Amino acid sequence: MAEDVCRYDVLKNEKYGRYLVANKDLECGELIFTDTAIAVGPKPDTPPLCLGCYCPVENTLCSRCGWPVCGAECEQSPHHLLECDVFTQAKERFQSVEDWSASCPQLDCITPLRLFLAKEKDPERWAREVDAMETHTEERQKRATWRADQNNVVDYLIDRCKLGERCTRELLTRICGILEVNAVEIPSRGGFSVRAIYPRLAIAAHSCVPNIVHTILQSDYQVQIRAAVSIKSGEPLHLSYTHVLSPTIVRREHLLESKFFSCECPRCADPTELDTHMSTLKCSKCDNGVILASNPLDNEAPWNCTDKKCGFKTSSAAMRKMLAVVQAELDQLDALPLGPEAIEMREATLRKYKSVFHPCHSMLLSLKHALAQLYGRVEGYTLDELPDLVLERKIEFCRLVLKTLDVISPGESRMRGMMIYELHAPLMYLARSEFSAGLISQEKLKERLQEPLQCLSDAARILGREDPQSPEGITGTIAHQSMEQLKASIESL
Ligand SMILES: C[S@@+](CC[C@H](N)C(=O)[O-])C[C@H]1O[C@@H](n2cnc3c(N)ncnc32)[C@H](O)[C@@H]1O
Repeated sequence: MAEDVCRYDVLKNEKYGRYLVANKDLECGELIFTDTAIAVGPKPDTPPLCLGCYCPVENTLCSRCGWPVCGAECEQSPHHLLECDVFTQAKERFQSVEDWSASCPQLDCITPLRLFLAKEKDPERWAREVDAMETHTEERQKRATWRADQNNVVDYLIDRCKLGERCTRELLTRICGILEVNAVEIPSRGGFSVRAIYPRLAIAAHSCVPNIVHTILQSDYQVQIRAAVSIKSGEPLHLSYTHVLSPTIVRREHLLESKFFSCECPRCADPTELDTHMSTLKCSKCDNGVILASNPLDNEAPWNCTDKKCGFKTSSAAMRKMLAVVQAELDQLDALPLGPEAIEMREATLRKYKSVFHPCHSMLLSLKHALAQLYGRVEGYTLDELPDLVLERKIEFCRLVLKTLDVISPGESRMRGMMIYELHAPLMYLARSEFSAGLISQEKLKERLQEPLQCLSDAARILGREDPQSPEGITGTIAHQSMEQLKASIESL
């Protein structure tokens, strides 16, 4: 891409504050811009991690400042060097912890300190790119995190790290706000997820149906922003700040809690979530209707059965409570090791909630999304071992997720790339199994292998944009190789 062609404008309105708008027609997959992080570092509540590469550490400390790093190379990491001077000069060492896997508030000061040091180092970039960022100070003052920020960041850096001569409490307080409102969570080389501030990406407004996607390059944490679909000149560029597979109540609560606004996008405003039914429940009182929010933009509005004669009603509070209980169960499933139990327990949970949720409800969809990835990868459930019926089940789950993504995250996203990759294998195995059993002719087999070939080609294209070292980037490379092999195998038929 020619870097000097700017593909977006920055506009401002009442609803979003500043936001990005395409200033030319963009093609699906087109690189719109790249951005360099002004600061990268630990999220609040992270366990001790290496301040160079962000891998887990236990009792390995920097020989100069005494803060966690994994080894000599990370002591010299540019990410760590600046704060290393601050801690060394102040003789402020990391206080050893008993449990190295528990969250550690001592690290809460690191990313704000790095953002402050970035301001000192490049005040012009700060004035140009960071100064205008939103901080939602009034709303944040009412939160428990405000007190924690004052103690763990502002007081600590001014009083203990002796930064009082270089900056003010007001500036550090503002930096905490800039981070809370504008930072994005990114994967790190070391394995922990961390946070980063990308000044240009941070201007993009949120929508629960995003039209742009971002990819992090792990070597230098650069971000690439691409069009997920074709975008017309003049259309806003929308990123999703939250998890696209969550139901409306959960997404809106998360956005209000973490980004301080009530989302009113078309998906949130529609009780059926644009006919995906990701928030829809079955009615326990009748067979004719389903349960939907009477007004999804009003957190207190009741949920009603759509069959007027049934008249079943429940409160939004009861709905929130129920979703929290089920989500806690799903979180426990996510903590299971990769093994047959990971499949069997999810299938049991699907059965348990089958009569409660619409089959496309977010909770069931998340289970089906996980199962679509697990079938074929787990001991006792490898692709060779799966009976045709289970191959069909994997296909059904992949297709359901892809059909839902068509609506809530249209176009070329990482999740779509990974799901299309998952879809190719059972399609291929099923076609071959039917051919071996004499159920289809060789001509028919050739025809049936066209769909998995297309899946591999799409997955290779979409995931080829990811960092080659990331799990998605590695899958992209495998998809490309498998596509070449499948092409050759079809030609030899
Ligand atoms: C990362 S910032 C985006 C840039 C910000 N508008 C600015 O001018 O710096 C996130 C903030 O933008 C606003 N915002 C983003 N998307 C929004 C949306 N869909 N509806 C309402 N406000 C939104 C909210 O104030 C939110 O806290």
